[in-house]
Amino acid sequence: KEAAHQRQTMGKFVVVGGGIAGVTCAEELAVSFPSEEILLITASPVIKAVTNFKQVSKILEEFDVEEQPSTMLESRFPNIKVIESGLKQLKSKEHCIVTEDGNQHVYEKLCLCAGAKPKLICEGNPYVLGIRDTDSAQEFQKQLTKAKRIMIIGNGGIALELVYEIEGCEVIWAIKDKAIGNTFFDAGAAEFLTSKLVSEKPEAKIPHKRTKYTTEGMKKEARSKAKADNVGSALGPDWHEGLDLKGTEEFSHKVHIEPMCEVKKIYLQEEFRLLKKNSLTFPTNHNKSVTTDNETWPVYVELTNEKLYGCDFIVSATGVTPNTELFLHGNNFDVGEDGGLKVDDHMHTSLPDIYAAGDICTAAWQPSPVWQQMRLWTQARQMGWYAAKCMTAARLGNCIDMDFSFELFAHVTKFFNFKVVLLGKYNAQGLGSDHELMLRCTKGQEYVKVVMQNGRMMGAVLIGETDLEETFENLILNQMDLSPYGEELLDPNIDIEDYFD
Ligand SMILES: Cc1cc2nc3c(=O)[nH]c(=O)nc-3n(C[C@H](O)[C@H](O)[C@H](O)COP(=O)(O)OP(=O)(O)OC[C@H]3O[C@@H](n4cnc5c(N)ncnc54)[C@H](O)[C@@H]3O)c2cc1C
Ligand SMILES: NC(=O)C1=CN([C@@H]2O[C@H](COP(=O)(O)OP(=O)(O)OC[C@H]3O[C@@H](n4cnc5c(N)ncnc54)[C@H](O)[C@@H]3O)[C@@H](O)[C@H]2O)C=CC1
Repeated sequence: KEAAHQRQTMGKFVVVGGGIAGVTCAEELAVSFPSEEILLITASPVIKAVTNFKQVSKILEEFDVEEQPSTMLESRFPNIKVIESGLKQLKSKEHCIVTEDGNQHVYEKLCLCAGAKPKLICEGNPYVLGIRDTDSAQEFQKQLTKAKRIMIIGNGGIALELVYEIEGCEVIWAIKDKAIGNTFFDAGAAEFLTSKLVSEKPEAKIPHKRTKYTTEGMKKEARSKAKADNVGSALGPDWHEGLDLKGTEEFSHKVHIEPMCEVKKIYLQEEFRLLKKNSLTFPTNHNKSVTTDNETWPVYVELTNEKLYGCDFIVSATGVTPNTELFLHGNNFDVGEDGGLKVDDHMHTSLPDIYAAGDICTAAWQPSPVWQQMRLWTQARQMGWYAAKCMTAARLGNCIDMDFSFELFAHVTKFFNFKVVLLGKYNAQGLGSDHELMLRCTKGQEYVKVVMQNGRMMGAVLIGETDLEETFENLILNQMDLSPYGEELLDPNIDIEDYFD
């Protein structure tokens, strides 16, 4: 009784954010404390729900993601109360938050899951678009239907997906690196994939073997309400499936890569006219020579390699910045170099009773040698779930070990219509020169790369239907000495699963 009274005066479990991290956290708290009300405060009326969750192997997981009206969450979990209002102020010393509707909520424990926003190359320029949520994706699609040429800046997940999906529009893709997809691949894998950009896009798509994004069950009114708010949660896998990413022209792919360069300056049409410089035509395979473009474009981009191109608009797919600004105001959080709220191995921030999970946080614990943080859907789910477990343990005075999912980095996705599995230190991140690579590649079919250190497997990139993920996951986790097997490890004639049974 006393504990209940204390809770009454201390407040409740409060979660901020209706993305995957926040919703998973609230759901787990609701299960742990069925007789308590869990508050979920979110700026958007639609929430992200994980459905059809399937543990594929020890760590790899697959699930669908549905965008749903928040009432659906409340009916599934009657002890979750969703407040559709942005958080305005956090008063950490008073254990209290103020929402935009003017209400104050006292919390006992708070979990911040407010996600991240696109880090744009040029904030405020109407011709520079970022893609984060359903509304920004729709705005992009709308602009694309009128476009003949666009420029994509960035070399990560969004850029990789866009260059493959866009049709009927010239795409100039400017990347800082030598090879495409630097956040996911090395140059070898990039070369394997690049061939897909020049060939025709295959009609039949492979069946989904990864997280799927769906808006099934979403009421129309909820969507239009979300539009007004302008703070939706991040899109995720297959976000482009329902969107027709077609420009004005009739061709399939037309992508030109400008490697090792950045944006030097962006000019609006009038500024460009006064500049009295020439812009370039789209370089084609037949016409590699530089010629002057006679078309007039709404915007022009000068690259650091001195090339100047006109285009209809620019997509800045240049990473994300955690949404921390509002929370930092008046609160002395420790912040990571990437701008996220630092969390320890219990997802706890530097301030009492405040936890954080998903894109907003920076993992500041000593990680397993084969795990790294990446702002991904799977990690948002794992962190949200584990944060709830830690909040529960703290309330009950229990100890809790770090969740197993943080033992090994594991990500399944799809790029250029290939299944892609990334495990551990898949790009030898942080291993210095003290490592070896083993490769197996069949052009157009599969690419297998294994990162070895002292005879142990540290990471792997598996592109295509390799069926190696489970065995490699085990080999990385158990750190078995594989030196006796040498090259046989990747011999396609040896059934590796039987080998290590
Ligand atoms: C185009 C795109 C494609 C992607 N594809 C993949 C993929 O294929 N695979 C993958 O693993 N990941 C992918 N990601 C990344 C993945 O979507 C994110 O890592 C993940 O969704 C982050 O979840 P989150 O819950 O931390 O944040 P978010 O989903 O951003 O949710 C944040 C929530 O906080 C709310 N909020 C924000 N500010 C406030 C406030 N002041 N008050 C109240 N509420 C607030 C928002 O409304 C939102 O509900 C993709 C991302 C993008 C943008
Ligand atoms: N299939 C998947 O797993 C996908 C995951 N995502 C996730 O969504 C989030 C957002 O995606 P992205 O914006 O693609 O981020 P990202 O972090 O994947 O990639 C950002 C890219 O921009 C480049 N960059 C940064 N600043 C730049 C600058 N000033 N000029 C030129 N290039 C610059 C970086 O080198 C990097 O290549 C990420 O967390 C990403 O992991 C997105 C799409 C697909």
